[in-house]
Amino acid sequence: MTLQYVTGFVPTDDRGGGTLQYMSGFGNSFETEALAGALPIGRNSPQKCNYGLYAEQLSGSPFTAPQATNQRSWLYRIRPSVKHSGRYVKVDRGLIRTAPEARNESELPIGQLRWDPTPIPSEPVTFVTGLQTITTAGDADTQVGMAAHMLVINRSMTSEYFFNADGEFLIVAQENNLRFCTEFGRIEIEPGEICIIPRGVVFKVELVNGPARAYVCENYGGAFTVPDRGPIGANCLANSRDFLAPVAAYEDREEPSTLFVKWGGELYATAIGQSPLDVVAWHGNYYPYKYDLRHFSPVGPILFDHADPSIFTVMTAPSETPGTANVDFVIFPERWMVGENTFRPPWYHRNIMSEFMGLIYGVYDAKPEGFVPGGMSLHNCMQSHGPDMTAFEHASNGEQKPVKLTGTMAFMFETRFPQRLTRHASELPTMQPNYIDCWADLKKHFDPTRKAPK
Ligand SMILES: O=C(O)Cc1cc(O)ccc1O
Ligand SMILES: [Fe+2]
Repeated sequence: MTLQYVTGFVPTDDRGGGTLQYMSGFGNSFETEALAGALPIGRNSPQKCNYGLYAEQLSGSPFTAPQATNQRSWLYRIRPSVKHSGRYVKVDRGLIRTAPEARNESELPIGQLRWDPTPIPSEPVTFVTGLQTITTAGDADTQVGMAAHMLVINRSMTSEYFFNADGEFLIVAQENNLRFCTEFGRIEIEPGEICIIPRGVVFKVELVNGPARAYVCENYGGAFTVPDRGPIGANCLANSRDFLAPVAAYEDREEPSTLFVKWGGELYATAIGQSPLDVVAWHGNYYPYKYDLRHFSPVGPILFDHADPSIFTVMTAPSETPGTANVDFVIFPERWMVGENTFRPPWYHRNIMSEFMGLIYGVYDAKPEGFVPGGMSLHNCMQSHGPDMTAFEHASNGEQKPVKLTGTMAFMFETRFPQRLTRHASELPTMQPNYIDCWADLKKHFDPTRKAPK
């Protein structure tokens, strides 16, 4: 067996430790080569490529997509990807579900839902077997909608690789780091960071510092992008330079391996004789990337009132209807609360969009109790929700001096489509049967003779 790590990775030990290098920018066309001269100059497909490499295009959008959404990359690899494929067999997809499949799975009536953290099991689970679908929305076949998954991993993938033809993955690290070894190079994330793996990109996931938990949004629609800032201008929110793409790194590894493929909601496997991560150089604008959520510069009301959470949109996957996202990824990061004569936490509300929430670390201001790091909540289309009793009392009576919410990072996958619960999610022992009691003690304060102080 020959195993070679080239560039993008500066080893510090012989057990995979080291420092990864990245290229900065959002939506850029990048070029990177692990061997000098591996990229053809001035053309994509010369008659012969340097080093005996094969040229291959990976198209993430239709060839004819408008320039702003046209995505493709050219990969210069040891073998064309058709050699990393073979006769597929259908294999057990475990707890993975794909829309519209979960539509009739849950027997639960409608209602607000919350779960404690999903435990990391003792039996071996990798990225593929550790994916547990919680909700699905829309229809993957029509490239509309999304799924929310919990991910628990206690084993690195070694000679196992995976790609998803059904959608793009947005992975939110929650406990411990994840290292994504991809066709495009290596990306490592820690809690507070996210990684986006576009549809079709082959990768494996390794553990770095112990068993890991993460949240995963699978976007069946058009690719995630950064939102327009409108009057905010050219800066703040997620800045382009903070998005990081990997530099080319390849494995020249001849060893019996398995490629798993999620396609049409099924899981397939094919035996291959080598690592498919054999891309020596690439260029283009379709590639995996990472982003550190702590680099998000929040903008909000600096005199009074609580703005819509769309001000905290990190990434949006638009639909054909303007302003109506297939899915938004929104965060609730550390920030100052300064509103005067303002009820500062989220208001009570009902929403046409469906809200799946997770907590990476810290305390979420609307739910100081019961919503814990690694847990999740679901407030579906038009399901009433808002601050729990403790948050309401505190926010209605506290002194309104500037307060900094520190050490906190919650997030929301918010989709225009109802999120259907999987049977697995509906039967999870971590579900909190008494969640709705967090609003039980909200009292009637109505008094037609009493006005609030100015
Ligand atoms: O429900 C939630 O906690 C998420 C949320 C936060 C906010 O500040 C405004 C609206 C909203 O849905
Ligand atoms: Fe909400």
